[in-house]
Amino acid sequence: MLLLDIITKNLSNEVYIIAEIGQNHQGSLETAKLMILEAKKAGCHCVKFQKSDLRAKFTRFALEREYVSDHAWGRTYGEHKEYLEFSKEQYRQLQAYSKEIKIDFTASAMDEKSLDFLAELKVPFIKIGSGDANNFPMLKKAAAMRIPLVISTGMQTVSTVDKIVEIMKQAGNNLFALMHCVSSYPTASSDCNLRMIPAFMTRFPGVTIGYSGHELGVSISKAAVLSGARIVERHFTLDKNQKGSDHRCSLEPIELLSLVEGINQFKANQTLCKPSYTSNEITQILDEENDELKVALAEITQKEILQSELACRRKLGKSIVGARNLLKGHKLQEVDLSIKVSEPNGITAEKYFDLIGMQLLCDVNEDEPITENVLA
Ligand SMILES: CC(=O)N[C@H](C=O)[C@@H](O)[C@H](O)[C@H](O)COP(=O)(O)O
Ligand SMILES: C=C(OP(=O)(O)O)C(=O)O
Repeated sequence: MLLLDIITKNLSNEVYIIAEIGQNHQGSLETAKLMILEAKKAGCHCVKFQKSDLRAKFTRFALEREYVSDHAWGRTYGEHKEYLEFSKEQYRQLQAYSKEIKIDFTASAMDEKSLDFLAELKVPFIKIGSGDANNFPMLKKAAAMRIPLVISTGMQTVSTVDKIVEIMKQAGNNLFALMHCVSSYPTASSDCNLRMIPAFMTRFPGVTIGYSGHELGVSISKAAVLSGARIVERHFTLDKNQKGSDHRCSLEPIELLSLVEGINQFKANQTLCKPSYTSNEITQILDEENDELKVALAEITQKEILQSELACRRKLGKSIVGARNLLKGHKLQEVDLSIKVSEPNGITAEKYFDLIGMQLLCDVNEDEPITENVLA
């Protein structure tokens, strides 16, 4: 399997290309199948969806909130997400279709129940999206499953990325890759921070680094490959002008084809024999002296949460919430806490293990966020 060969570094002159269909299928199985076919025709190795168990991913209050947006498929956020969510049976059909036309099929596990389901489907790898990069209990569970993992790092700090790698090491799991990612839609070129790719390669030797991009166009993703990315994921759409939050920053079939062809050209020219190029070398190889590329390749020293990612972190970042009704004075244990998208937000997921043993100053009910002011 190509991805496994890339993750285990058996192949360094190869790039695994993922067409992220995500929720760009508009809730239609037929459209999803057509998208799988188009991704195959463009030369992608894999199609990816997003699997959620809505009650496991979101709190009741997050599902009940009104979703006022041109991209809303329902009155509440829950109705919107329900509309876009394929059933387990539909997943099986999409998997069977992908197998028939010979393209890898997988999804991101948006919660632990979905992680179990994807493991049951025996997908070639499971994606952990940026929203769960700080969901350490889920990462521990995923690491123990011995299924290859591709983990995105958008809207996270470097200490969270360090912790991800530590969790994998502690589980004795080398079958994972880290994706540099910026969670803003579309991402401005100046926020793409492609130099994080070689920075990750130095900080995490032996770990395969990829790129999950949300910028417009394909040049920056090609530059990501020259920077060292050996897995590339881009959102895919049949038409950018459709309703839906992700279409605008997605690639249409012709663009996806041009990205695949660009990467194939690098392979044919032996360009990828060198693991990573400097920014100047990249602009020369791409022969594109444009400002967008220049700012995307500007030097960067630290991985931090960007201003442009705050909206996504607020909307889809995970918080610590009550797993059941808890009484004032109770000392928190792991079984008391869940990690979900919460409305309003609570303490962020990465603090989960810090909260164990702390005492509650007031009652906290199931699905209510744990905030600083309820802790002694
Ligand atoms: C962070 C994360 O999960 N991001 C995903 C992957 O990039 C996105 O596809 C979101 O699911 C999408 O933008 C949500 O849009 P809405 O809120 O309209 O359903
Ligand atoms: C959120 C996801 O991806 P990323 O964080 O890479 O954008 C995903 O794959 O579901």
